[in-house]
Amino acid sequence: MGEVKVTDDVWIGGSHPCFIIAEVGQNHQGDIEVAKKLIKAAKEAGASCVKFQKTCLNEKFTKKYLERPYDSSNSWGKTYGEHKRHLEFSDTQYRELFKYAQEVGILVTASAMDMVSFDALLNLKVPFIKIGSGDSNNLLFLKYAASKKIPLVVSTGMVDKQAVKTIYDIISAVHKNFCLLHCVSAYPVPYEDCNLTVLQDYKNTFDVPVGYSGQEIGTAVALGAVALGAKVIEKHITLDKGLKGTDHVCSLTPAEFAQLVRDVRVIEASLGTPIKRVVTSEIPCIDKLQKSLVMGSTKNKGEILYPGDVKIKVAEPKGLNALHFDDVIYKTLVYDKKEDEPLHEGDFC
Ligand SMILES: CC(=O)N[C@H](C=O)[C@@H](O)[C@H](O)[C@H](O)COP(=O)(O)O
Ligand SMILES: C=C(OP(=O)(O)O)C(=O)O
Repeated sequence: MGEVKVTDDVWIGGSHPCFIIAEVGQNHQGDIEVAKKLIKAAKEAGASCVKFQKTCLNEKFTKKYLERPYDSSNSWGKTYGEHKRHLEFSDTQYRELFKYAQEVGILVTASAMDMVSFDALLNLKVPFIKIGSGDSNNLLFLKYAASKKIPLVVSTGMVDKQAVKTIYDIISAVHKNFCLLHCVSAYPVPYEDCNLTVLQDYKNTFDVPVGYSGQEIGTAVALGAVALGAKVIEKHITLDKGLKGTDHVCSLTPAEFAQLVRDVRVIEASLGTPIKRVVTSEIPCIDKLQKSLVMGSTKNKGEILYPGDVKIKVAEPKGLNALHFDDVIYKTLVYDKKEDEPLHEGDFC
């Protein structure tokens, strides 16, 4: 599966803990103070990293697209350009936010929504760069990103498996310090469209850690992803799901995010080994409730134990494990035995 080195201390993949990204995206409403609150909330929730989206508008969009009216309850302006400008932080503001994240003690980065933003993030010395699904068909950008050798987390919404293979081939031709996230780009994603089992296919196909970027409501699907082997989970975080903005509806509140982190850790701890064996914690229940072989009736030394003569009960003291039933019947008793008395090895031959 491979591992990705994010910092000297933080790795993704292998047996490392699932890397949980709190995606602020544009849920900061264009307000740096809200952004700081979200950074703090992500830290307090136990996220591994907090993430923004960095866009150079003229690089990502055509002029005409920016002039397009954005007539929506989620809009921050009359045109899409006005809307996006309201939500975009300057490099100076990014510096302030990243400094704040450092003070708070959480890794911080952003998605580079275009090459100019990618370079800006390199200058900001982020530990890794996210490439969102908007660029899953942007092979030129992916080649550029790979050439810079910084660790990458790449989302794969809006494309099919063939394109994901192309993404993998492009980046892995340069390095393997990247993860691929299964993603479905709908806000929110209907559960039937999450197709989580794609993760199993990614795991079997690609020699890099795989993960899941979830835009569905709630935490259950992300937890399922962890059970299926996701080594990265990304979910949007918001201070209030009722706020204006496209992504709030599929985001988690800080309390929900904290619960997600706790539950991910529980699932990781519980995945354990595929080898089915009796574990130490079961011993008290074995002592208390596991069934033994006991006499079904009183019989004497020299008599044969027929099937009806041996019963399976919870006994005190314990007898032979009931799994040995077939080893006992048709054997001859060596001692006299009363009804309900446990049978032990050596009681028959
Ligand atoms: C595909 C992609 O980029 N998706 C991002 C990540 O999930 C989203 O946060 C979008 O930026 C957001 O939904 C856009 O909303 P609006 O168009 O209202 O600014
Ligand atoms: C679009 C993004 O992410 P995803 O495709 O994982 O939702 C992003 O990180 O900006």
